[in-house]
Amino acid sequence: MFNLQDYIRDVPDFPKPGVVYKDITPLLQDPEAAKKATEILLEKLNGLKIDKVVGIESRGFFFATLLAERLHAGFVPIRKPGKLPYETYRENYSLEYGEDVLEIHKDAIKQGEKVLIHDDVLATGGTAAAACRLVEKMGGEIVQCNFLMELAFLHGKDKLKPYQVVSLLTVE
Ligand SMILES: O=P(O)(O)OC[C@H]1O[C@H](OP(=O)(O)OP(=O)(O)O)[C@H](O)[C@@H]1O
Ligand SMILES: Nc1ncnc2[nH]cnc12
Repeated sequence: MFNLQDYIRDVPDFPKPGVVYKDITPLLQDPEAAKKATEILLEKLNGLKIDKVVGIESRGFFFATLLAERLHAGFVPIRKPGKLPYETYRENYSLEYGEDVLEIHKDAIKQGEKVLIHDDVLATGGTAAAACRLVEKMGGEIVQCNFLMELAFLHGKDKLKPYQVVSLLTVE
């Protein structure tokens, strides 16, 4: 039976002492496991229509692109500052190990488009909440936020209260 946990490696004290980093590269190396994780994320969308899948740099890009292709939806990158070449909207946010800014291209989401937000890990929720603010600023409708894994002890779901949140694995 497929168990996502078997494909996630814990790396203690990365990138800072005290943080147990959840490394998804073992999952990415195994095409059957990556396919299974994609299938389960798709099942949990229950056939909801999606126009754009928004992936958050950088680890969110891997499964966001797989999901977009399967959903016949567009893929939209949300990136760290200074990486996107065209005009952008920006949002500040904080995460488990620091502070940063996220950007999205101004023409990436059209008014009323149905959006799936995807990232690998939901930790404090700062990143995903900032992504949601960007999408809503542009008139997008957030249908679901999905993650491979949620670090429940950091209560990220609290920052995503108005949205449907799906995680394949919950770490207590
Ligand atoms: O819920 P939060 O506390 O906001 O943290 C979650 C975010 O942290 C990680 O990204 P990171 O900023 O480390 O960047 P990376 O994906 O480029 O490694 C992860 O991929 C999420 O995007
Ligand atoms: N512990 C963690 N492991 C991997 N990604 C993260 N993003 C925020 N916290 C993380």
